[in-house]
Amino acid sequence: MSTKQISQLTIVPVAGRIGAEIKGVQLSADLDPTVFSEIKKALNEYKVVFFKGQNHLDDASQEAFANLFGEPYAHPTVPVKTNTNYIFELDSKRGAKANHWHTDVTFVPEVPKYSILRGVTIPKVGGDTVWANTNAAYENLPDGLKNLADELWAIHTNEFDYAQFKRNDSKDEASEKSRAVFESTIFKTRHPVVHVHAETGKKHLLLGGFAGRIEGYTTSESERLLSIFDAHITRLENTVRWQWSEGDVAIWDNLATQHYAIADYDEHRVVRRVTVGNDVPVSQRNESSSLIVKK
Ligand SMILES: O=C(O)CCC(=O)C(=O)O
Ligand SMILES: [Fe+2]
Repeated sequence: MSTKQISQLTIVPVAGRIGAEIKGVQLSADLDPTVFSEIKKALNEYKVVFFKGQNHLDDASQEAFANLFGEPYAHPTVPVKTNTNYIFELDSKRGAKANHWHTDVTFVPEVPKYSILRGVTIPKVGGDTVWANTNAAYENLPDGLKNLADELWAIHTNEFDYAQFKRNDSKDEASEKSRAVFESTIFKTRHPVVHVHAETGKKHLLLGGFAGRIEGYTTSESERLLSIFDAHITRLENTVRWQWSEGDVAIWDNLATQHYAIADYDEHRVVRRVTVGNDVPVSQRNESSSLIVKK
């Protein structure tokens, strides 16, 4: 991957298999259509793109810009930030730390297409975010595991598995509260473990933190199968790590990636996200994901 210059816009890859910084662009709802289409192309190629120094953006202009990528996606359980239309805020003081590998909102069949995240309050050190390329993860599997993954379906849910986190029984009230809101309605959805991307036609592993069970396997077999695929997805070769400054914006192709927000800081950290568009994933046999439980 090499640096490319298109009109005033420069695309600089940040890692070998995923991630590029786009320079020379001021993000807004009035973006030049050719610049916008270069950003979309870069997203298909690099899966996550970064823009530094977008300090002119506020909540409203972030929302207006995000609308260029599709219809706003309302989170199924978490209310929007006060005085905004679609902003999902992750405030470390409210216990919102996404320090687990996941694709956003895979516990419902309609998975957001793009997430647009703005760094609002960033610690002096720590609080980086890491993304993994789930197409590279699939392509680098040995053939036997590709064939296995091709046939599997996984159950994704937003129901917290307390047994899995037994050690984490501290009385962190902020985290407990944010979890209760997150789980105010429980969803269970079956997704193919390998889905064909609607825009690129490429195959991607679709797993992450909300995937709990593999259909047709016991809990312990599921755990072992998931750990094999998870280890491939999060191999460092498939990842890019972004060190935030306030005003940075990251846009990712949610159905081509997983991400992990590293919780290695004590200072206050606030990031604000708008998710737009949605796709119901399809397997290579053209079978769609479906909702199993909503309660
Ligand atoms: O805090 C971050 O950097 C990312 C949080 C996250 O998972 C998200 O915005 O979807
Ligand atoms: Fe996320």
